[in-house]
Amino acid sequence: MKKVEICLSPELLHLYDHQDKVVVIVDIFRATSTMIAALHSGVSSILPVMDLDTCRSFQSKGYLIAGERDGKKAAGFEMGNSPVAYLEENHKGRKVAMTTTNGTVAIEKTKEAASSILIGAFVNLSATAAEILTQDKDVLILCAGWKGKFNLEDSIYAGALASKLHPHFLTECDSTIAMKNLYEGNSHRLQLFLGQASHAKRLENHGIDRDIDFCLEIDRYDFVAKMKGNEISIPE
Ligand SMILES: O=C(O)[C@H](CS(=O)(=O)O)OP(=O)(O)O
Repeated sequence: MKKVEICLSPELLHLYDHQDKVVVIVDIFRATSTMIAALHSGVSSILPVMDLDTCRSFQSKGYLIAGERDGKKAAGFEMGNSPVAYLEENHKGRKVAMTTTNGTVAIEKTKEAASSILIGAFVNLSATAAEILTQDKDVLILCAGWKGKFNLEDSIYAGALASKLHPHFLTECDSTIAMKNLYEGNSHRLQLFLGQASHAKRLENHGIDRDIDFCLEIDRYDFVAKMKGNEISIPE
């Protein structure tokens, strides 16, 4: 039987073999939630980029540039890291180059070796689980965390996904057992539970409560987002 492992921070990634696995990358607040919102709004693809300068250079190649650092839109960028902004503006058909504090870095770290990369978010949780169930591959869920540290929201999402994949996959890795239990014990009060998360509190100071609510909505969408080459899109 195939297995699901959870890596709780990109800093721990070297301890996991991610070759030939389905890797699900999650950054609930807010990069991966924003990617799903952008794709839903009609953006054709998203190119994750490590640094602001590289990202900025894609503007002359026709990309919409999205840059965020420490929760704020970076100077000179057209978009920051707000999912709600994509729902409110029309960027249909545009390609986006995106760089964020944690999420896009996590994607960059895994993109060479994984068999496939899916973008995880609560807003498309069940669709991602259904896609994984069609594949005969081990799964590694990589939590983007916050500047290398563990965070609650990415970890509990990982537990939610493991819970959906059980019993079709082995969930015997200790971090998977822990996060699956954490999710199952708190799924009835997820918003309240994650309201305590340091990341949610930090972002509240930026006055983006609507983003937080969006990121915690489960199964708003029924599509998956997948890496194809260097870009993320909705598979045909
Ligand atoms: O913009 C965000 O929500 C965060 C900012 S910070 O890490 O909390 O400063 O970036 P992300 O890459 O989406 O975690």
